[in-house]
Amino acid sequence: MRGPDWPVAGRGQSVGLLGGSFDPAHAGHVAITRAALARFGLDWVWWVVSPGNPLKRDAPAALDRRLAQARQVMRHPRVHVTDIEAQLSSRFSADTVASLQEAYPHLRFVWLMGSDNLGQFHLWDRWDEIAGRVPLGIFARPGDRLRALNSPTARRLASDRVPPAMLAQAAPPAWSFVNIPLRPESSTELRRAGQWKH
Ligand SMILES: Nc1ncnc2c1ncn2[C@@H]1O[C@H](COP(=O)(O)OP(=O)(O)OP(=O)(O)O)[C@@H](O)[C@H]1O
Ligand SMILES: O=C(O)c1ccc[n+]([C@@H]2O[C@H](COP(=O)([O-])O)[C@@H](O)[C@H]2O)c1
Repeated sequence: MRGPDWPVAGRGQSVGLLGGSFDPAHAGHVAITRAALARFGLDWVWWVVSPGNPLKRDAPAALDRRLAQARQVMRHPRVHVTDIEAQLSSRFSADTVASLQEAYPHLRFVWLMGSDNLGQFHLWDRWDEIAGRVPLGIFARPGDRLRALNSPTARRLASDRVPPAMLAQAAPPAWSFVNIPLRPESSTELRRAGQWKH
């Protein structure tokens, strides 16, 4: 079921999903979002602000606060910042993706993430189901590039790598790795520097 405030998109359009804690959102998120629109030829990017990463021990700041801050940081006519995952009561990305595909059968979804998440993607709940449902668009992140490209997921999906311009139309499993200029920003660093307090 689609919520009344969920984004609208036209039949056949492609939507990148950037899931994250966004605790807080920063310029690195903005950079990969803009790059996703350009390099993967996406029509939209939806930020899926997560109620909480199932692999992280510490709870993030309150969802409303993270949503409001993300909306300040990410201003672009083709980007929506959403609380879809909280509305779905979904903790796992596999459930989020399945629910979105059911709610929007006329759209093509692409799952976006930084290379740190590709490196541990095999630890996600039903990761192979996610890879079987949607193409994966990956962005290099400082320190994680080589480890990610040698990760269990990258090795398992080695023959499914496609050029970025083909990703949105590719039948899953499919993935692209994009080397944009590396962005050093991280939420952990911002919290450590006292720029975002819980
Ligand atoms: N600087 C960056 N370069 C590339 N990808 C990034 C960058 N920052 C975040 N991402 C990606 O954006 C998504 C959401 O990131 P998230 O909200 O976890 O931010 P984060 O900075 O990684 O936070 P934390 O430090 O708390 O783990 C993830 O897929 C992450 O890999
Ligand atoms: O579904 C899982 O098992 C899973 C495990 C780890 C992370 N994720 C998702 O990955 C996205 C990035 O998480 P984070 O906390 O690094 O921003 C966010 O949407 C999480 O819900 C999902």
